[in-house]
Amino acid sequence: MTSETKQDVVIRCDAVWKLYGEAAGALAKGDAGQITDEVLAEREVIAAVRDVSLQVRRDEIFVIMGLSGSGKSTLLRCMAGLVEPTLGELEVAGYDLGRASPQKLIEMRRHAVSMVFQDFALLPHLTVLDNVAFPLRMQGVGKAERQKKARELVEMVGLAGREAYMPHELSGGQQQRVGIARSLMTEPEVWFLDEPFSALDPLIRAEMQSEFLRIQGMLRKSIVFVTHDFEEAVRLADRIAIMHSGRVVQVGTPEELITSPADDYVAKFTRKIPRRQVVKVGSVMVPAAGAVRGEPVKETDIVGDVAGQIVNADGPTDVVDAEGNLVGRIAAKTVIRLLLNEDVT
Ligand SMILES: Nc1ncnc2c1ncn2[C@@H]1O[C@H](COP(=O)(O)OP(=O)(O)OP(=O)(O)O)[C@@H](O)[C@H]1O
Repeated sequence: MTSETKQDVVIRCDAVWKLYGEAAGALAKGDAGQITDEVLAEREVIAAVRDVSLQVRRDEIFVIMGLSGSGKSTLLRCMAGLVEPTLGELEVAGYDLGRASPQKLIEMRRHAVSMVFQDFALLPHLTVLDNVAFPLRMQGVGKAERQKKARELVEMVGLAGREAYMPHELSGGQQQRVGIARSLMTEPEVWFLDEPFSALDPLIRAEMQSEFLRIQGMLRKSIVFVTHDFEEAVRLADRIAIMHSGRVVQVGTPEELITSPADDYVAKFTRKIPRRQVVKVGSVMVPAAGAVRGEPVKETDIVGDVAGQIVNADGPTDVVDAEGNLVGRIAAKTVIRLLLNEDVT
């Protein structure tokens, strides 16, 4: 793995724990290596987050995925500065959360990070426009300026014309669009979303996922997104961290998780996802060099997206890199095996 420079990383979690229970403080004073399942049970302490070390890269969508109670929200809240970790180090957008003064932490929460919640958390007595403008009102920004910016964001999330509506006059999906617009008012460096689409019905949910990807395409934020839905994680993520009982059991791209799950727990989620939807051409091609012949595919193409072209070609299809140089060839047989969901990596 390449070593990442400070520039590439916006969140650094180093051996972070969050313990709940009366004995949590006493346990934290000892050696973290001594905090075993037996000790936790005996002292009636819950380890919501256990010894998590990971890094979130600039401009990526980093998804935290796991079953209910696995610790996703607690980890996200630690990163957002809303919950104080019991042990470990956390650096977010250049702020060292363990050492920052209360003043600095407020500054971070106001300017560097923002959050979207599952239940939308809109202010019921304010219009759409005033809800969106609210974070800048809190910062003392004048009415004309904050409303101008709020109008732009309302338009970006597809609610132009509904500025004067009250939250109760909107559907769930529309309310979440308001939540999204509001969270972007302060131009956060890191954008946290905690199950933002879980309260929506499946069709609206799919639509909101597309919207979210469209917005990310425009804004390129560093994003931490929590979900318990693996399909949603695969659809949205650059990388996914899988949590189980407070631990992060694997971090990888959707393709890495699906082709090489670290254990049975991860494999159980991945089984439902067809390989063709995540495996890239570059992962299954045979390396080659020389001149490009015929219509090539790119090494970064998802196999399922170019399967028709490869299967219908007379021979193996050439594969090129971003510069158009030949890097490999892929045979119809490989694609057909992938379409049958066989392991060809
Ligand atoms: N304030 C708290 N006090 C005590 N226990 C807590 C507290 N917050 C969370 N926990 C416990 O920590 C564990 C992890 O909770 P958390 O909410 O982070 O999980 P989650 O994966 O986000 O679950 P869900 O998907 O249901 O929201 C759970 O066992 C939960 O009961």
